[in-house]
Amino acid sequence: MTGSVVVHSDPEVLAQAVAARLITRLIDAQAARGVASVVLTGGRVAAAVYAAVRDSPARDAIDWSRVDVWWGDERFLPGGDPERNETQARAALLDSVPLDPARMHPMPATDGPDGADPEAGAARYAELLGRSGHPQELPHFDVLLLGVGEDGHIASVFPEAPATHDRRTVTAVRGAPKPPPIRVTLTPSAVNTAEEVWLIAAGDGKADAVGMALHGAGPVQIPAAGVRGVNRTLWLLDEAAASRLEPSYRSLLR
Ligand SMILES: O=C1O[C@H](COP(=O)(O)O)[C@@H](O)[C@H](O)[C@H]1O
Repeated sequence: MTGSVVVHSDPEVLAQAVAARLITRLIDAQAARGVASVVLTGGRVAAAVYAAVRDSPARDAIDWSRVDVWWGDERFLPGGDPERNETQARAALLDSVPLDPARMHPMPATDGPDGADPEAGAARYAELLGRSGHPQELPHFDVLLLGVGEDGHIASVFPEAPATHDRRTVTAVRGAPKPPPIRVTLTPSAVNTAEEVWLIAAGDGKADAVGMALHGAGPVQIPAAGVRGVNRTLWLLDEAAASRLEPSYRSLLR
């Protein structure tokens, strides 16, 4: 097993606990570095976490004007489409806090400068991420959030897909098994540059993927299995998502 596992009783407690953890992480990063940087994910559990941050009085302890916001993946759709991860994060949290628009870095949309060309959009995002002309040199990510798909995907890196072994930082995805088929995603090598990576999963539908990832599956078969934060890899689960873990994990219930 690599990483730590924390199990919460149900999805609501999980969302509240992850929100509390995220607020603290951003406060600590700002205390240490002056700024904080977060990479957002999409999906149901992420939306619940963002809403819990929004509704927490402690959110005002973060200086939102000094938070850099990036995305780990995006569904390649027009800006404002309700299925875009950006749209969902804005509705749940980002539109409710005083972020600096210059520090918000959404992934490309089909009505952006590259139109409906996801490869060009991915290259543009890689350029935005890359610093000083070094495309492989990424910004410091204090915390990178990931949902976990029923099939073990993370971001838009799906099992057996070319993105599982793409050496670039950002890549286009075509033919994703989950709609929409066209996406843009950080690759596993980019994900693994984050100081902390938190994998968040709720519900019985995620139990097989979580069990396989933590019990020896390979990263091509189960992309979640290949995730490693530089300093910390944290699995934040509800009881249902943790239900296929070996009995020794049961003691981790919080
Ligand atoms: O399509 C996506 O799905 C995953 C997981 O979403 P969930 O609703 O099953 O929690 C998400 O992490 C990813 O960012 C998103 O694009």
